[in-house]
Amino acid sequence: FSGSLSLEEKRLFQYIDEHQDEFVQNLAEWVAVESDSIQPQLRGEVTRMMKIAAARLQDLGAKTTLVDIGVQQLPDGQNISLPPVILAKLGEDPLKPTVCFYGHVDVMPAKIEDGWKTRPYILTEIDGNFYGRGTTDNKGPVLAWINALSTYINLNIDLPVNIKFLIEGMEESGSNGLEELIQKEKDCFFSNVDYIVISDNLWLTTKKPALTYGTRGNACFSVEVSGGEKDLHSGGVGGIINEPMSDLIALLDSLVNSSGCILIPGIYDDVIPLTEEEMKQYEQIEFDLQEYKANIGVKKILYDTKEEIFSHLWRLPSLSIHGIEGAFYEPGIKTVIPSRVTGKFSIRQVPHMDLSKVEHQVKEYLENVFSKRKSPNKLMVSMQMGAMPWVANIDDPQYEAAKKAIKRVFNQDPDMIRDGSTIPIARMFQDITEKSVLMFPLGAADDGEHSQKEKISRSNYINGTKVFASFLLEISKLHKELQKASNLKTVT
Ligand SMILES: NCC(=O)N[C@@H](Cc1c[nH]cn1)C(=O)O
Ligand SMILES: [Zn+2]
Ligand SMILES: [Zn+2]
Repeated sequence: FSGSLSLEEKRLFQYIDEHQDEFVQNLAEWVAVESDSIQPQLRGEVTRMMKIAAARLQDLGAKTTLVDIGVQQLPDGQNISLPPVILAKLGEDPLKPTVCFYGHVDVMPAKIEDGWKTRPYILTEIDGNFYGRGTTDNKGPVLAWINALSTYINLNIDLPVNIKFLIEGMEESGSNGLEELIQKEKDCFFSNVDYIVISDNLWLTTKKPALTYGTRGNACFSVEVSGGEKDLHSGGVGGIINEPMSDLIALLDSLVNSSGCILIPGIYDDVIPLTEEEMKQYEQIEFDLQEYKANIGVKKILYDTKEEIFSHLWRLPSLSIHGIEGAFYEPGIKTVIPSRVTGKFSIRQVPHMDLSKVEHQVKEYLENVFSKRKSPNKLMVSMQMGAMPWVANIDDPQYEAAKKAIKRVFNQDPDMIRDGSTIPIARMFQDITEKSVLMFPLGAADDGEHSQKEKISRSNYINGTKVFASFLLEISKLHKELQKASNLKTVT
């Protein structure tokens, strides 16, 4: 640890070390819930996960509400309930700052057949890493925050801040229903919030902590091509009709080239150029390309310099193709011509791209590509979800408090980074509540969020708990300094 720890911190850190197996057990219990928000048939499990998380907060003494946010209309038109959102609060001392922590307890799909070496919903410790779906994205960080609070409470150390929680169960699906809730609670639940903290990204390396000052948005599309009313025998009919799958593959292949360049006309028009200030941020980051490739498990990256890599990861759009529905995907070859196939892809959004403009560009382009094929099949393109990018003011004092907390636990300054992934609520918080938002990643670059090897290391989970405990002390000190300075200003 850096510098002399206060007596409080020594007690807090010692307790966290001594109770780490309890914290691990908590994580195992949460990981065991298949709270996958992408597959509708698992919606009941997501709702069950919300109730488990709410009960954990209630055990801490938090006033907790599970807010009904209505229904989700699925692409096939049926409606299913959205999982309730947790709004919780602990402490209402007007002399203390109020920190609102946001997290999500839904996860991406995971099946052992995807190539998992361990059971995805059974927390498995191997060589100091906890493997399982949701360990790093986002159940581990949410629990690290709760563990930090429980440490204060169990040690009878007065919480230095008032705490609020917003925990959702639809982040991986685009945070359906959340914007309306934030609008509704803007002048109620959020009225006394001073700081918002989100811990839903990763470091840039495995050894050096980071703080995140930007994320990309995302626009998810489906492109459906349909032919006759049933699948056809590829021998009995193959060779004399326009096959929907051939049309779809041509459409998907027209979106992006082998250098990762998006081929949709106008898609880069509104992207803001690299600024001097942003370039200076990149120059301060130590970056080892070989280490980074090993961490993400790839042999080749499209660019060689960190400036190009950071730019393409953080401030330029990217297009990824995710899958195809409607065609036989199990092992083996089913010799049919599928009658209806749906391709799924997404385009990461950066400032100042406009979601409705992107939607129009995508639809116009794909209709144009399709028309050139002179196919009698039917094309339907729709944008399933759109989330905006978020960029913070890196001079926001909350980042200073976080840097001090990191220094006390890791004895080093963090990298200041952006992230290519999306946290839909970040921009909603910024635009609707106008509160300061800090992204405080806990996981390491090799945690494999969304992959078959998702994990969080014991050290990041436990040290992350310590960092959050220390952050509460630092943000409380900072808030007092800011208040003193503003009082002085009003007097002079
Ligand atoms: N850890 C954040 C995260 O993984 N967010 C998802 C959210 C999303 C974007 N499009 C659909 N869901 C991400 O993929 O970035
Ligand atoms: Zn995720
Ligand atoms: Zn996440």
